[in-house]
Amino acid sequence: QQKPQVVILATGGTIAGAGADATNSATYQAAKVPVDKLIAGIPQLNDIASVRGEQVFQVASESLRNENLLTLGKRVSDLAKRDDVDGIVITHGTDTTEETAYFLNLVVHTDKPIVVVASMRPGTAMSADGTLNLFNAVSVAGNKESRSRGVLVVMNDEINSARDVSKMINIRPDAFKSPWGALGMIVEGKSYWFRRLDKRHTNASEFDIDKIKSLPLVEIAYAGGNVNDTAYRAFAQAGAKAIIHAGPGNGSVAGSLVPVLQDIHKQGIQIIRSSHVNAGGFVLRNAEQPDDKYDWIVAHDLNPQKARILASVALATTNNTKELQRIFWQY
Ligand SMILES: NC(=O)CC[C@H](N)C(=O)O
Repeated sequence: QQKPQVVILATGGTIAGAGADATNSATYQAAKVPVDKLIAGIPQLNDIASVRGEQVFQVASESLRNENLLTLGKRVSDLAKRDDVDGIVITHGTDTTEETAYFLNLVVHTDKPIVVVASMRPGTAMSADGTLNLFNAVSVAGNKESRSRGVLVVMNDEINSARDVSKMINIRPDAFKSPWGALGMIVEGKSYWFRRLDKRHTNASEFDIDKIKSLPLVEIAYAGGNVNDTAYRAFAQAGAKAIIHAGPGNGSVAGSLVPVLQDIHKQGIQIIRSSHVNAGGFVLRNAEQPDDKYDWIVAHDLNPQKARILASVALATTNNTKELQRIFWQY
């Protein structure tokens, strides 16, 4: 039987990081080791797949911009169309893994496995997690059972949906969790699946990376007690097409901010209420704020950074509030 053909697209992050000493698990430079060296460091990959690497970027993921997302998405889409590619792995920094993975989940039309992988410790550290994470990611990407499940994030023996997963802690290898649970586990290179993502993704998505030329500006305003209108007004002034209101609780809006958001929406800017609750916000429409009356949008259970991604992708095709709200329920 022929081995599955897996392409590893490398973008940087700690999984390509290097520190001065083996005790440096948190003090190191991200995005240092080239993809060929990462692959050469895991000869066991050859047992499970025919692997080749491509260096797309070499950056810490907090520096990735929308242009980078488009470049990466188009490359993934091109590769996914090829007969000699069975699955794609993307090595990434953990800081924005949840954003890039969700973006790909929304815009790449394929049923082939796309797996984003990262690590919390550089390869030079004791108990480095990148080697096993990458081995597991290649195994998931090369497996036909992984097809049609949307983009996946593999780390710390878990397979999570790109849509749900989020970085929950920045100092331990079990950094990534989904508020609704993992899709599966991977043990000694074998996948065990438990559930499927019910939201629209990849082949069932109305968004297509091959047609997206640019992403409109969407900004996030962090709200809580004592927040004034400075950030909202500045974002509007700078040309944002939508502002994600990252509110406490149910995406709550302080009484003093309600007229500010109303005023900004009158200028044609979409207001999207999201929640910065840590382990999974869930914003209910018309519960504490009359969203219908104000013509605001709620981000459903998407955290502010994921809401920004979906809003950017959606606004590239529509500026209709009802359509945008439908999209937030469906994706
Ligand atoms: N663990 C990590 O990958 C974090 C390193 C870096 N800040 C990045 O996101 O690329």
